[in-house]
Amino acid sequence: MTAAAPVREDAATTTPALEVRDLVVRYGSGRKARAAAPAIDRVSFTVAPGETLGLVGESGSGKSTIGKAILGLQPPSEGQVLVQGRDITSLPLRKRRGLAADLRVVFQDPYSSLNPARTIGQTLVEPLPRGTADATTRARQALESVGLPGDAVDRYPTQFSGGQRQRIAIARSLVVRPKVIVLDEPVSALDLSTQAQVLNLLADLRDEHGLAFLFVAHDLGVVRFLAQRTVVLYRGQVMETGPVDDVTLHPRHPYTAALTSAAPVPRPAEQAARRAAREALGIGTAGAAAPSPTGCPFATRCPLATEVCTTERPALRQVGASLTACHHAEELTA
Ligand SMILES: Nc1ncnc2c1ncn2[C@@H]1O[C@H](COP(=O)(O)OP(=O)(O)OP(=O)(O)O)[C@@H](O)[C@H]1O
Repeated sequence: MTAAAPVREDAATTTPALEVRDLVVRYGSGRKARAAAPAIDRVSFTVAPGETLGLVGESGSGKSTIGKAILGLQPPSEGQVLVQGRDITSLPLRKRRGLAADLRVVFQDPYSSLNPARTIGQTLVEPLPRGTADATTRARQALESVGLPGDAVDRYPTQFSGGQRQRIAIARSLVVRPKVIVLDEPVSALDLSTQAQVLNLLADLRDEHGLAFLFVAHDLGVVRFLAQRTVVLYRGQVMETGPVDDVTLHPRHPYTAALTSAAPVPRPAEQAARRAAREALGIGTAGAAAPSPTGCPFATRCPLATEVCTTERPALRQVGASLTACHHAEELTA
């Protein structure tokens, strides 16, 4: 695998391909739901054309909920979602489908995301507006762009391996020539060598077409390969965000440090060193007591926590190259 490509220098000055502003998502309705901690609590980020933003966090941190809010599958309680500068927050799903050309998704499981009763060609033309004259040609081109033969249009999903099916799912998202693709754990169901091939393919497609990717993943190693920047989520809040190498190599939040040391690495010696570092930090992975709603959500699991952490929610602030929401960031020597 090669390293993530640098973002073009003009990226910061162009309209973001995707912007999430102060997003809040509460599940359920009624007084009880309003009183509960939101699943997503004031999350903001942007993704520039040609950029990949990693969205990482352990299970239940809210990654899928953010993806669903962007795709219109879960209405935000507050905040906005903008695609290419256009506010799509309150567009009904039906109208959002009209935006298919801008915003697409690739899901984790290439086995359940393709209908086994339809040919690959039928699946690929499905996102195109009815009556698109060159639909089959576009389906063939999309297949070729993911390294599969154009005549795969006549075959069925069962005739393909997991990695090939994920290529087909990527081709389906490309057929409408989107600007933004939400990649929801796109390689976690694949074996390691297939993961590398699909990640390389995604990097090539992004660079060739200037695509913006929101890359949702548990695995920081995978995120580091494809993303230029990353957002680290915990209990629906941003703990840290910044350039992916800074966040992974010099974490400025104890939660990121825990995630980094938990991420699998290919070298056993490095893995053992990380495990030792994690143990030295004393950060557990098991569920801890529910945090105080007024303080840092990580306080009940954090070895650096002091009283202020339970009374004052830390705001994101610049430390090194990253923004971190930790009162004790300076105490972390990573
Ligand atoms: N439909 C739902 N109704 C109520 N609560 C939900 C629902 N979906 C998710 N949640 C809650 O929202 C929070 C965030 O869940 P979410 O699935 O977004 O996390 P995640 O980081 O994507 O986890 P995973 O990696 O396991 O998919 C969790 O506390 C979860 O229990």
